[in-house]
Amino acid sequence: MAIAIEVQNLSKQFVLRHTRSIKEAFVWLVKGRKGDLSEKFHALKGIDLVVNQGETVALLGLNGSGKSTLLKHISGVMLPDTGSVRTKGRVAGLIEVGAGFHPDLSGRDNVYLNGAILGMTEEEINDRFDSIVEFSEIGQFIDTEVKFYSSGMYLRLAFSVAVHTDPEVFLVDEILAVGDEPFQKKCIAKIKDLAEAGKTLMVVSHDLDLVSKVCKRGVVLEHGQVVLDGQVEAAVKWLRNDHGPSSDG
Ligand SMILES: Nc1ncnc2c1ncn2[C@@H]1O[C@H](COP(=O)(O)OP(=O)(O)OP(=O)(O)O)[C@@H](O)[C@H]1O
Repeated sequence: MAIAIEVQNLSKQFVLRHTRSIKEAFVWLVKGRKGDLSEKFHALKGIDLVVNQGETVALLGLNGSGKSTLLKHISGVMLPDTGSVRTKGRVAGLIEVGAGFHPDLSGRDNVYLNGAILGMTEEEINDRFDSIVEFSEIGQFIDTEVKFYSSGMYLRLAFSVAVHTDPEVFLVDEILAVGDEPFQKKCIAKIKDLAEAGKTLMVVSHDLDLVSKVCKRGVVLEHGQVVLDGQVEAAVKWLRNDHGPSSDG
């Protein structure tokens, strides 16, 4: 089976504290600039993950375990310190509401901007424009500058553009949470359609019932490492009953 996502030995560090007191900086200088002045921590540590085409994967874990950071690496908006990420085909999705949108442009212009960022040609966007607007239900607000949109309206337009790019790999972060219930249902139905059409799916969510319905495979992260990779039911059970090394002895 063809590989859609291949993550190899991926590590990412973030700086914990950016500012230093003059005293700290002085001591550091006097000591000959030895060591690293900035404290860092590993958000992802040596992640290895292979996802085949057509797989539906739930990326699970407690707050701060590294799920969004991993998804950002797969989408290409973040680069690893070490290791590599390879994806096959067009990758689209919803990682952050408003990413790839310009606040001073109208919804209409942003459809073209975001569509282009996601790899659509102008002709493709022209052909799909009405369908994008219809799915988003933005209606008359399509010519309003998006800085005046509510977070739900942002989500609607961003989700609609993303699914209309006809992606091979679709990534969704918790983001659906800002949509109202009818729109969430519509998005979930659309995500299921993509899965049934053989697209590769990676979903980050704390809604364990939802991911159980949408995904077959579950990958659990803990402190930036994969601690479980198996059937989604096993991942959900692990999180609900035994999460954390301390609780399973
Ligand atoms: N740009 C950044 N700069 C510094 N630290 C960051 C940055 N992005 C993420 N982090 C840190 O990396 C860790 C992992 O964050 P991440 O958002 O990936 O977690 P998550 O598993 O998605 O959490 P949640 O379930 O709360 O959304 C956190 O401790 C977070 O503070």
